[in-house]
Amino acid sequence: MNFAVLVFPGSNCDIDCYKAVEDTVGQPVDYVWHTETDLSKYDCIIIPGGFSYGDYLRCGAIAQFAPVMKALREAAEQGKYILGICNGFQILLESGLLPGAMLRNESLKFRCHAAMLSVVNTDTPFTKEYKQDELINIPIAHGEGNYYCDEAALAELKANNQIVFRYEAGNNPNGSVDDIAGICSKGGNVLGMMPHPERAVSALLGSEDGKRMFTSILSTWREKHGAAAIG
Ligand SMILES: NC(=O)CC[C@H](N)C(=O)O
Repeated sequence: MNFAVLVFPGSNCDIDCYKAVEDTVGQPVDYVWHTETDLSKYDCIIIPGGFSYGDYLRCGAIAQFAPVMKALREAAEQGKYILGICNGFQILLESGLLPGAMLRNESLKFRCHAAMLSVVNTDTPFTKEYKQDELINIPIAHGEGNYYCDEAALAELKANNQIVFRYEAGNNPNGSVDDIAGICSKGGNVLGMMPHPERAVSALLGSEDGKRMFTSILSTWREKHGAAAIG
């Protein structure tokens, strides 16, 4: 299975994502610069966190116009797995690949600490190995993670089971609607989340709860492509 980690000017979690893939699933992984226009060789594309294009205008607002985004849209349509983490989630929202928008944290402060999430939907390629309603420890680090959508959009997210992670009840760090920490596309193959699973892949980092996100991706892909699809 081939992984890509997109790199924009200002990305700062690209190396962490690359290492997380290497350490958790040991599959081939490449850094892919934002000017690339062909993603056809990749099965899973990770959009890492950071401050793409300096967060000018709004987080992710400029990255949506990067040359690589056309190929990313095609990959999404083809059902490939796309994981947007933090600034990656913001880019998915700005580019319309996921519904809703980000506002600044209610506190107007950058929040960087451990966060407990509840796994709401285990029926995605990213969460298959978690238990329903399991509480997992995945750190956050953002200034603009206050997910917003209107009531009609929220009802649709709920009806389609697109809410994948919520912050633990009573511990919402940014004021997001319905405590949302991560959502997926209708088809389930595009996931955006504010917390950083790549920073929770070893006890040394304080949590190993992010590991199963990467192992879920690999095991789902192998199931779909047959046992022979080793690589
Ligand atoms: N860690 C990140 O990806 C941060 C995203 C964005 N720069 C924000 O502050 O919200």
